[in-house]
Amino acid sequence: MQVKNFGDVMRCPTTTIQVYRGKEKRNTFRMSLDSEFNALSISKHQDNSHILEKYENKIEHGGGFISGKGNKTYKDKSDRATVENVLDPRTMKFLSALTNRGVISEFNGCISSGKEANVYHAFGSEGQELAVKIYKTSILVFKDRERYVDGEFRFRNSRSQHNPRKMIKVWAEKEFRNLRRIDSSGVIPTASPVEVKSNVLVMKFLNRGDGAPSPRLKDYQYQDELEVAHYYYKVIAYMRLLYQVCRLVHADLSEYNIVVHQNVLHIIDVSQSVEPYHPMSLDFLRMDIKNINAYFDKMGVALFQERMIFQFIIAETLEGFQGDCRNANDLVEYLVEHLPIKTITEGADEDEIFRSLHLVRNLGGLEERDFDRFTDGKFDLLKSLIVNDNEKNLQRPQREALENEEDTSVSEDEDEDEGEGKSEVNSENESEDTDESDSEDEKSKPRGKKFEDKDEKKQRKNEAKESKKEKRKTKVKKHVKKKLIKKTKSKK
Ligand SMILES: Nc1ncnc2c1ncn2[C@@H]1O[C@H](COP(=O)(O)OP(=O)(O)OP(=O)(O)O)[C@@H](O)[C@H]1O
Ligand SMILES: [Mg+2]
Repeated sequence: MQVKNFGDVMRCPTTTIQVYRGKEKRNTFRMSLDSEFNALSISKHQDNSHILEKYENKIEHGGGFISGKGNKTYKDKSDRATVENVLDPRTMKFLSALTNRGVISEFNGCISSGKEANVYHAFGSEGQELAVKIYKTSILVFKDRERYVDGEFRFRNSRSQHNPRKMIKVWAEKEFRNLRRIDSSGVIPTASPVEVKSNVLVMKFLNRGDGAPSPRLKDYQYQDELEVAHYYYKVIAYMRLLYQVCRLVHADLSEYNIVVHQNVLHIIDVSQSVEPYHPMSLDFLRMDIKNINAYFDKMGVALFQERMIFQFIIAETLEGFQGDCRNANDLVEYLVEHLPIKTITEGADEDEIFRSLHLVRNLGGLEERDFDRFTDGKFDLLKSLIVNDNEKNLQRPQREALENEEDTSVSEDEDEDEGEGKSEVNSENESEDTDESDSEDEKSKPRGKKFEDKDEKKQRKNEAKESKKEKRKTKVKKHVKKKLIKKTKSKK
């Protein structure tokens, strides 16, 4: 196989990726690509051709990889052989499909190679610049990801959570949907999504202007202290908009996932973002706030208390706020005026306490340990965290507000999984009862406890018993709860 540069043709066992579409386009693109590549120094340093050559023998064979030791055919191995842990034959196939559909016309160098995904530069059929994020198909790094998908209404029918390859697909689709939701809200700049196909996500490329990607906040050269502070406030305003308007908690927000593009902050990397009703959403939000404060602390900004930021984000209404609740600048103005700056001594202690809190949405969710810890003088802190006024957070997504997202579902092609089943992610449009049965078999079974098999019944009862036992461990005793409610009322 002849593998030249990414600007040429790449072959894999099942398919050939024609990076250029048509000869005329080839010449125009070739010229623009040459100049882009000269400017795009990252691509030059990360030219992947040597890697392709190294693994060429593994990904070239159509029939299977023949081991040197015997005649055994390890078809699976060759099928899974990857370049940079990303470009395995299946992924090549998806790239090829995207090329055939005219989404990608040219696939270039690697912008970023992380532990979970690689991001590549590409051109679209109109010559527009694209970023192609390819999730790694290696199994290990996705181990702890289930907790972000578990508990998500949108992924309730995701039966593939124990199959890493399918899990990655769910993951890419999750990022696509989240990007689309943020983008269509119009309140937070992001990398607009273009397409998703299995583990390949295509989005707009945020270009610095000279071919290189716009810098992450971490690498950004601030003009002065004022700019640093301004960006701090902006990030907090965006966290509120993300929560209140887009109904999302980022869950991995840091200086690494914010890009400064044309002097505007862009929020990226939202594959792990969850909706507010996710059981861990408040914990993720608290973690985001901690990360953001830690970064801006290093940058020398006078910080707000983490608890104050938390409340600013989750409170449905802001006392005395007169501006446009979808406008980041109005929110920045409000928070600069209303949120107290953290003092060195008290602020640090309060942040510590805040981080150790078990976050609850209402009194029913309180645990005894919280009560014990905070009745002595610190009760106020706990009370203020109970989000009584934010009942909608307990409900399923606000469909009307998110209509745009529902309109178009993620692209699904029958050939994607080679008959392994349809997309693992259900569209949010689907009726809620779709998750009641997964197969035809189950559908035909009579329902209800009356028709239950003896063993099944026994198992169900045992499970219920166990779960009750678990619940009892953390249950707040009635008299404690009463005392707590009484105290809350008397403090008002
Ligand atoms: N649309 C884009 N335009 C320009 N650069 C981008 C774009 N998307 C991602 N990048 C660059 O690629 C980097 C990695 O992207 P991203 O944060 O989405 O991946 P990741 O999930 O963090 O990968 P990992 O965690 O494995 O490093 C970003 O920090 C950014 O520099
Ligand atoms: Mg990232």
